[in-house]
Amino acid sequence: MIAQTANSTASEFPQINPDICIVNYYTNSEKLGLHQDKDESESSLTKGLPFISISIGDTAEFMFGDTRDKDQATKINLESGDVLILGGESRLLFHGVSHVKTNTAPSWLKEEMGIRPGRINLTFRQY
Ligand SMILES: O=C(O)CCC(=O)C(=O)O
Ligand SMILES: [Fe+2]
Repeated sequence: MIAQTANSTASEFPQINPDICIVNYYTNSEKLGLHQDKDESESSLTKGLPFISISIGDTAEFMFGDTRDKDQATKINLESGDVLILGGESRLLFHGVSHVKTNTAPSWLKEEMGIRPGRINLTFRQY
């Protein structure tokens, strides 16, 4: 497992030219179980090409770890605007969303943009 700061990312992770964007929408009661993302090509996975995740809306409790055991997983909050990168040795970490926290989106998103309750997550990947 690797934890890196944003300014070391460019030198540690290979560059990607994303050709896939997966959009997930979660209501406040939805979750995503621990899984590995392995649908990209063998070459992409072997190189550890990162996927880049952007969160919008309500805060998620995001979990990750070396196994599918959610009790052992590390939990962090992903807030609106947060960017998470899983690449290199962490590309195949198990990860998922345990909880989407009600009414935690920035107020301007609701008031000015009219965003509905819940969370949107975009992941950019290279097949
Ligand atoms: O919603 C998230 O933060 C994770 C999404 C995810 O793991 C996926 O789309 O494979
Ligand atoms: Fe995933």
